[in-house]
Amino acid sequence: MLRWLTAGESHGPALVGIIEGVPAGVELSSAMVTDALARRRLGYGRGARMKFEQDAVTILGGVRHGVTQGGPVAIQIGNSEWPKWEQVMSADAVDVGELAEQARNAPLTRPRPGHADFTGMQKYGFDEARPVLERASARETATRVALGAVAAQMLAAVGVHLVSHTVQIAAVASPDGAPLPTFPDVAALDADPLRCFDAATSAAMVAEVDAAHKEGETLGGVVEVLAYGLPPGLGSYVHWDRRLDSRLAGALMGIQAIKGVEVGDGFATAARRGSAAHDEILRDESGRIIRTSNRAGGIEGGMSIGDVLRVRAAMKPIATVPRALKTIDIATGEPAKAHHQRSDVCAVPAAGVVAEAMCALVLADALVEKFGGDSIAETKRNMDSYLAAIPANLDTLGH
Ligand SMILES: Cc1cc2nc3c(=O)[nH]c(=O)nc-3n(C[C@H](O)[C@H](O)[C@H](O)COP(=O)(O)O)c2cc1C
Ligand SMILES: C=C(O[C@@H]1CC(C(=O)O)=C[C@@H](OP(=O)(O)O)[C@H]1O)C(=O)O
Repeated sequence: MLRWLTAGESHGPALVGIIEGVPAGVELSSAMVTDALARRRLGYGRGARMKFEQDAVTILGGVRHGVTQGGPVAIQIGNSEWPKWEQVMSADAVDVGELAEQARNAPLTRPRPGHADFTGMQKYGFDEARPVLERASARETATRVALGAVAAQMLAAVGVHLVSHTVQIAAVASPDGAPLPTFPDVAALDADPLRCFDAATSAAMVAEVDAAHKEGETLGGVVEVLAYGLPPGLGSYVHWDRRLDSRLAGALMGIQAIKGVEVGDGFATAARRGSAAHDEILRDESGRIIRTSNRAGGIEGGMSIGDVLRVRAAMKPIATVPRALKTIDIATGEPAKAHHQRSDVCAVPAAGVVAEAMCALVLADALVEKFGGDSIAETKRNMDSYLAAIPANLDTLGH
């Protein structure tokens, strides 16, 4: 079983993540984690902060000479902006310095509709939103991407590879029904401003972000995660919380601003008749058992079926709208405009990278649950012997 936790505030000194249950022998370096974090910073429409802030990665435990050792892996992501925030966010001294004084004199009492501000203040007994937004902020997703990089390395060691891309920004969507690439060109995807496969759609998305920016608006959209090379049988139908689709949905819904999740053709399937909804099972020319389509998105009965896994997540528009929304100033009780300093216009491509990391964590967990292994070589051996034993084609079924 994989267990993992994150800690840290948006403007704190660092974020920290720990993942436990990683087998020994997985290749991992700070450079790999840094690369994964750099991809989260990509995407047209992000705010000023993404440009000046650096993610300073330090692996604090669990790795020696570029290889995991079987113990918990601890990763720190230092915030290069910390010196500017030290007085405001210091863990020890609450009342030192001019900046701390300024922050105290300008409390965030005009909660933003759509963010965690107001209910967070009510729930935790704060008289302003600063402590709420510090932890609610999607800055925390940097840690998930760092831990997701560990999971992705585990999966890569057994031949499983993930990729994420943007399929919709506001109402601008990729054309439906385009065939899935055998394995996408990830470098080309990273080079696209929206991390979208389709150049024409990407250009229309850029125009949409520009228009929203000009009008003081923010946007949401839809991302898709694909996983290639999964064996059949990860997850299980025997209990609701062991279903792979349930675990993926929970992990994706746990990302800030994600409001909908779809597995395979998802909601479109509900409008189809049964004969047009499922993936028929046939024998190809070489005798292998194959599916004629992948409408199910690679999962049946809560288990991976050995086909490409395909899940989507819908992100709502950013809550910090420059054309600020109506709220109540909690200090005075009077109507006001919600606080706004700077924000992303659109963070959908970044959310895709986070979604990919969350899927990697769920799949790596399901992998070690099924195949065990104290070393990744043992995990792989167990997986290979399982694959050799199961009826994967008609010959082994005895036909
Ligand atoms: C990658 C990413 C970047 C985000 N950037 C912002 C932002 O700049 N401003 C903002 O108000 N919300 C941003 N959000 C969304 C908020 O974190 C989120 O709406 C808030 O925590 C409330 O949670 P909820 O939307 O799930 O209800 C971002 C989300 C993600 C995934
Ligand atoms: C810092 C990140 O995203 C932040 C997520 C976020 C929010 O409210 O979720 C608000 C913004 O922070 P700030 O208000 O300080 O500009 C984003 O920049 C990041 O993704 O690394």
